[in-house]
Amino acid sequence: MSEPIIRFRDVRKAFGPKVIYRGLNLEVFPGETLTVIGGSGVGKSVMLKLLIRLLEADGGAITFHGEDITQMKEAKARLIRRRIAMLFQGAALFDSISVGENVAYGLHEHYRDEMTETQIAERVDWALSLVGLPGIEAMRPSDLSGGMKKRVGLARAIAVQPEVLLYDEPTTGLDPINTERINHLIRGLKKALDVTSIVVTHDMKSAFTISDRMAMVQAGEIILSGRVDEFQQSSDPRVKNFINGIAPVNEDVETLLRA
Ligand SMILES: Nc1ncnc2c1ncn2[C@@H]1O[C@H](COP(=O)(O)OP(=O)(O)OP(=O)(O)O)[C@@H](O)[C@H]1O
Repeated sequence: MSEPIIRFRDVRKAFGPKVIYRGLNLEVFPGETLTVIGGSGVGKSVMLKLLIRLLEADGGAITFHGEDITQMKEAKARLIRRRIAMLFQGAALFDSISVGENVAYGLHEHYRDEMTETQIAERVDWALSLVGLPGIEAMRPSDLSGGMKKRVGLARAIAVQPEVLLYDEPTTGLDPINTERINHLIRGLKKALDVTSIVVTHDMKSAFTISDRMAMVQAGEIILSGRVDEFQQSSDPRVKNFINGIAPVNEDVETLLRA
């Protein structure tokens, strides 16, 4: 197997007394799609945010091509954000600007000195075409359906031609047809752009369709990482119950209130 492109090693993260990761260990290999699953609030989004330094780790190392991101100065971390792009939960488009300006956002932020306005416009057209929405630059996000918003968010993420794409719940809130469209896009972009992807999802059907490998987070660590068939055949009750959507029979109201 090749060297991992990303490696989390003994990463620790807490918010005050609330421990999210007591020791996160995970490797991501070039060109693969790795899906991260786990219950609500276990820290899946936090993992993605640690990787692009939107959050700082309390300890451990997170390497990208062997370089420790946690030790980088902010200027260098910004360069990493050109290479690792994120599709945020809910697409996070700016309603006050057009679709084209939204898609160009990362290009203006990271390539202002390197790309002309014409090159940026061409790149925006390229990105919107790849997600199946060519020519909608002049529209406003408020005019788009939920599925289209997600695809525009994805166009914004791929416009910078990243090496790594992070998807935070890309299909949440979508109907089954739009969900399948996004799954299809995730698979298609992997092939077209040769990109490495980490996908956080609650949707097991999506996870099984798009993943080369999966990882499950629980109680501050990864309890299983492996191929889809290894997940489907796992005898670990925590994994089995989660992927089959079975709540523990002895769960009481206090536990539910904490969830
Ligand atoms: N900036 C922050 N400050 C304080 N607490 C935070 C912050 N970001 C996340 N948390 C907390 O960390 C925990 C993990 O959050 P995270 O968003 O990673 O969960 P998740 O596994 O992605 O959940 P979900 O599937 O519900 O989106 C939550 O309890 C959340 O409230």
